[in-house]
Amino acid sequence: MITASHNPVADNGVKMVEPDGGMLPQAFEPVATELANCQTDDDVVAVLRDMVLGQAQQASGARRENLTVLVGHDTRPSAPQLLEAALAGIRALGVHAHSCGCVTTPQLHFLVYESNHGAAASSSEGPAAPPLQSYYDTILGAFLELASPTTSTTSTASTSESAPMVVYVDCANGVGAAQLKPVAEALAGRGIELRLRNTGAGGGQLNHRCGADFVQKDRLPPTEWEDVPDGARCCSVDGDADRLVYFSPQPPAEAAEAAEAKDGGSAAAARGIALWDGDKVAMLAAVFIRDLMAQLPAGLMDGVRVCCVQTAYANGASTAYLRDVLQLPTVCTPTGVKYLHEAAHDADLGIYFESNGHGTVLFSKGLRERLQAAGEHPAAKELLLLSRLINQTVGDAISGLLLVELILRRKAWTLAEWQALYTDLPSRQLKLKVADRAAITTTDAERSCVTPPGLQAAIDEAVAKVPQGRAFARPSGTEDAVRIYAEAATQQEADELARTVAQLVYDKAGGVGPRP
Ligand SMILES: CC(=O)N[C@H]1[C@@H](OP(=O)(O)O)O[C@H](CO)[C@@H](O)[C@@H]1O
Ligand SMILES: [Mg+2]
Repeated sequence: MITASHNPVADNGVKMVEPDGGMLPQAFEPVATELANCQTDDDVVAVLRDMVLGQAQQASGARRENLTVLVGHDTRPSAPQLLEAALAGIRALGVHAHSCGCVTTPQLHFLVYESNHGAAASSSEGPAAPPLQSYYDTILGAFLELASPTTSTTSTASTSESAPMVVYVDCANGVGAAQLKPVAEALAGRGIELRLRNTGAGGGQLNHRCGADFVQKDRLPPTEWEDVPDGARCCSVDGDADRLVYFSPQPPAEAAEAAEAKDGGSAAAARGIALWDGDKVAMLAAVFIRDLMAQLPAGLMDGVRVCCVQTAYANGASTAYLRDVLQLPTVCTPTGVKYLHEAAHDADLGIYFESNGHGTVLFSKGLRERLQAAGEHPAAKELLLLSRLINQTVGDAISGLLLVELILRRKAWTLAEWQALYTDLPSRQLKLKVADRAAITTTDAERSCVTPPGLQAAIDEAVAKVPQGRAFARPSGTEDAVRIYAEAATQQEADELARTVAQLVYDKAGGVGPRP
């Protein structure tokens, strides 16, 4: 997949999809790093020959001509040129190359999975790519069945006669714009009106002051939002549509109050937002799935392992809600979807979302077989439909949007009722430059520092003084910086705790520049 996701339009990148639709295996990361760092074309050939092709040849032998690589790309202006180069490179290796065109990253994951495991895999004689329609048939088909009142086992809001539910969708001027059109058409008949904005048609720039990353990090409405009323239901996807957050514009006064509560700082008179991030999406999914599980025939879930996977960045209030209210087991992994996905995959039903909006819900084969065996039982049928509605290969903003809209409709909940599930603890994130961030090593899913010596003991001491305090420091995996996170009972305490931890890191791990 040729995309640099939520990053600025000038950035380029590539995401790799495994034959089973999964993400790049961690064992391949050193090879990818080596390839990316090649200085000349000859170096590329050498790395491919020594590290990649030797193994591939052994694995697939004479069947190389039967292999196909599917390629997708985002809306960046660089895409046509990079696509051409990718197709030429793949063909030079003696395998088929097929362009799937401008698709979302999760759609490409789905198509790769389908081409190896779906109906097309067994029926096709040669290398083929399944049509993109199979993606819509699967997820939209499941949505329409689940949203239809006849299969409903929980309360259903009557929408047929009432005004449509309007959802403003910020497409980040990315691939989501085109790929959400068929979704908007299908939902229009079901009382949900998706109003697509930042579609690229108005000349807006990819991910520039728009998209899920901007909305979640800057806590501002995206560009082209001036005429969207305060309190409206809005969501935002990123440039390759694998992240989703919900938000609602707030009038300047409320935004200032919220900023005061959140940042304890200067109350700007600008319009702000209320945010429903990945934690909130995960909790909404967990509530709905738990309701359905409770309706299953006795014994069906015996021995089935259900878990919700979070990182240290998940707000402590969401973790407490999972533990105390939903009574679902939680697992904490290091930052990065590859770790969350792996942990969710280990369970029979694994719910994972990063706060930034990337995540999904995975159903094991064993669980799906059990649900199938329950025949026409309504809750079992609905859980099976959910496993079709939710992209099983990777986090997917389109599938996530359908999931959220389905649950809100079925529960007849407003955004406010969703927000009221639990109240986030005030938190603060900071980042800090140090001479060498590798000097900081961590354990316990990055929640505890091992080196430099004495740092963790000092952090523990600072945390112990703060009511409901929690804090950690970890080296970023994507930036040359150390990230600090703190939460506490009040915003002021969270801010002070974050600052104290930043000072400790600065002093003990070789801080650079002015001391925080
Ligand atoms: C705190 C934070 O937002 N971390 C992000 C960021 O990782 P860092 O290792 O923190 O730089 O980029 C990752 C890739 O996009 C994303 O998965 C993760 O959630
Ligand atoms: Mg993305």
